[in-house]
Amino acid sequence: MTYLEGAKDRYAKALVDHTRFGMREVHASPNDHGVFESDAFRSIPLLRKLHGKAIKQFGTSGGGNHFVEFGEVTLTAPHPELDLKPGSYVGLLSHSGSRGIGASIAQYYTKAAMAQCPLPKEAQQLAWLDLDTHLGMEYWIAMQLAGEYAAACHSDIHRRLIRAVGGRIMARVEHHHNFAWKEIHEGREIVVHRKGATPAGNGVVGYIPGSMVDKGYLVVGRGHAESLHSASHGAGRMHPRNAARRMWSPSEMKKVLTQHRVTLIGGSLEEAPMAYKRIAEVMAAQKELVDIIGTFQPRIVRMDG
Ligand SMILES: Nc1nc2c(ncn2[C@@H]2O[C@H](COP(=O)(O)O)[C@@H](O)[C@H]2O)c(=O)[nH]1
Ligand SMILES: [Mn+2]
Repeated sequence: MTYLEGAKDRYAKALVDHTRFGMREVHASPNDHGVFESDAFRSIPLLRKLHGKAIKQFGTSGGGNHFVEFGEVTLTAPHPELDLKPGSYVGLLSHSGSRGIGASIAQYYTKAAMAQCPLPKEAQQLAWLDLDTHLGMEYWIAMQLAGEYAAACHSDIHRRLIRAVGGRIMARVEHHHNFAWKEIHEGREIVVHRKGATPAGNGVVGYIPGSMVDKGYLVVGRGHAESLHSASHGAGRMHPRNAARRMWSPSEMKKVLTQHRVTLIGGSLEEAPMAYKRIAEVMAAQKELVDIIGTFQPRIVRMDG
């Protein structure tokens, strides 16, 4: 039995008491954070309206595939950014985004782009904003703020849980996906939108999750030019949500969780681990993009529901 399995009740209680999931749940007293002082919240009218909502939802996770979980980290190779010796550690992994404010920003500027792009109806979702226009610049700033807000939410989630279970943070790894970056490739500045992908520039430390039962991988990017310094952001789904609901029963899902010694709090059949691709195959397919320096095996997983 591992340390986390022995201390399961305490860690599970911390997840129940100190995380909030779904559309409505919020913390009784949201913490403050520097991100709320950002100029963008004052200077962009849409963000001014979203400031209160951002504070209210701070440190919460959404529904669907958002999760917060404790697991076992095995570091196999040292890395200067991590300042950790190879060995075993307790890990805390969270997956969520910029909550309601990100969705409102995307909706608002997509509508604005559609209004000014003369595209046929079936292609309207491809409407764009020129980044050299006022609206385009505004969107870029708002999207960056949404990214900073999401990162701040993760640190709040981690801060609350570390306070609840004790201990200290020895190393932290951030992994962004479904976001856009301005980068130089082949001497040209371009916008790289990594949808279902994550940065994997040379020496960049990242994390690629598997599922709630499969281990994920701590990786270092190899800066592969043809992938625009990117790698897969996770195993990814093999079956869509509605198919997953039909394919398995709750008792089949429970059996898989028990086999892998994983405790799930909340969750649904839509997020059954069997609905995801096998991460080992995904990692084998992207050997040229990243080197593996460790793993994270989920043990206690909290989701909405
Ligand atoms: N450690 C866990 N990983 C999970 C879980 N559910 C899904 N996943 C993996 O994360 C990515 C998230 O990507 P997204 O595109 O759905 O945002 C997904 O591809 C899976 O590989 C989980 O409960 N725990
Ligand atoms: Mn995601």
